[in-house]
Amino acid sequence: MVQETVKNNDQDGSFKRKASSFRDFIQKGGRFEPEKGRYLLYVSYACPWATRTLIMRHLKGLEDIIDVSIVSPRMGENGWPFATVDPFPKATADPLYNSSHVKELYFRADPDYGGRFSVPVLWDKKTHTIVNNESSEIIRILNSAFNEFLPAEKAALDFYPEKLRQEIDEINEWVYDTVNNGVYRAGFATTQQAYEAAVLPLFASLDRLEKILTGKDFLVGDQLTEADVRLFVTLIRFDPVYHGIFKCNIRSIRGDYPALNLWMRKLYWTHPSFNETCDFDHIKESYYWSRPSMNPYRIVPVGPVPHILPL
Ligand SMILES: N[C@@H](CCC(=O)N[C@@H](CS)C(=O)NCC(=O)O)C(=O)O
Repeated sequence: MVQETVKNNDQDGSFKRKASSFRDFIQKGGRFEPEKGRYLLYVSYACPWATRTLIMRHLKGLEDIIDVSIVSPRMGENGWPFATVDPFPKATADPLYNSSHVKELYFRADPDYGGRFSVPVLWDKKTHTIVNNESSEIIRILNSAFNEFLPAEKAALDFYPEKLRQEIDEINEWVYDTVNNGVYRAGFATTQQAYEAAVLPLFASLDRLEKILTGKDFLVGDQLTEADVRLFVTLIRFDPVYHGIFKCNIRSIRGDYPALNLWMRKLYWTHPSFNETCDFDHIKESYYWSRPSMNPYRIVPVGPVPHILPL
């Protein structure tokens, strides 16, 4: 991720995230048909984008339909490693090809691939290629493409309902720019000016979200939607990592945002989809280990204690 910092920074020191490259969908009659057992998600517990897909897989009850492989949290010179080359509790081997790094999957899908070797990756076992590596699209695929294999109550769950789409899209847009990606823009900035241009809007958006969530359990309407999933994965990492290594320290979630903190704690403590897909050891190890230029001795801070407050 340090290579990412250097490669993706403009001359003004600001971090520019590159677009994902594999953008297919799973649909009947398409190149990728919905099938039980055909697809596998390669993810990292450390990565907020990948964790969106794990939460959605769990919410929809897709555990028996889509497999998962978890990389080791220490992203080094060759990118994300599998447990075979860098063992870590709960990390796995690549069950399909025994790859040593995620990088090999990208080259298997496209020998001329020239982009980033990011997770999540939605992989097709049948044609040995990547269906999609953009989390915002993968969660939409999981939301509806496999409904025919699910029991009625799970098939009926819709986290991007027609009637709320406009509101969800609107909130997603500014939350992505200033919060989900805002923490990275603050953390990867290489000039004071670029850092401040990210960190100030980030906290302005947290203030705005605090108002939206005061007295409410969900961001949009009165039901859980993908907008909650997308915000949750950033907020759960906020005090444990972004506050420290990414210098997002104007305020903290637990100390200064009671409504955001309550919303996050309720999701975490009352929905297994949120807590079973969250691993603070992977999160902290990854952010503090993978960026030696930001943390040369790779010391992982002990706090905050606890990583998330009880309800
Ligand atoms: N737009 C992608 C971003 C995914 C992403 O940036 N993942 C990071 C980890 S948090 C990654 O794998 N980075 C590897 C690299 O840049 O080499 C998505 O939302 O799926």
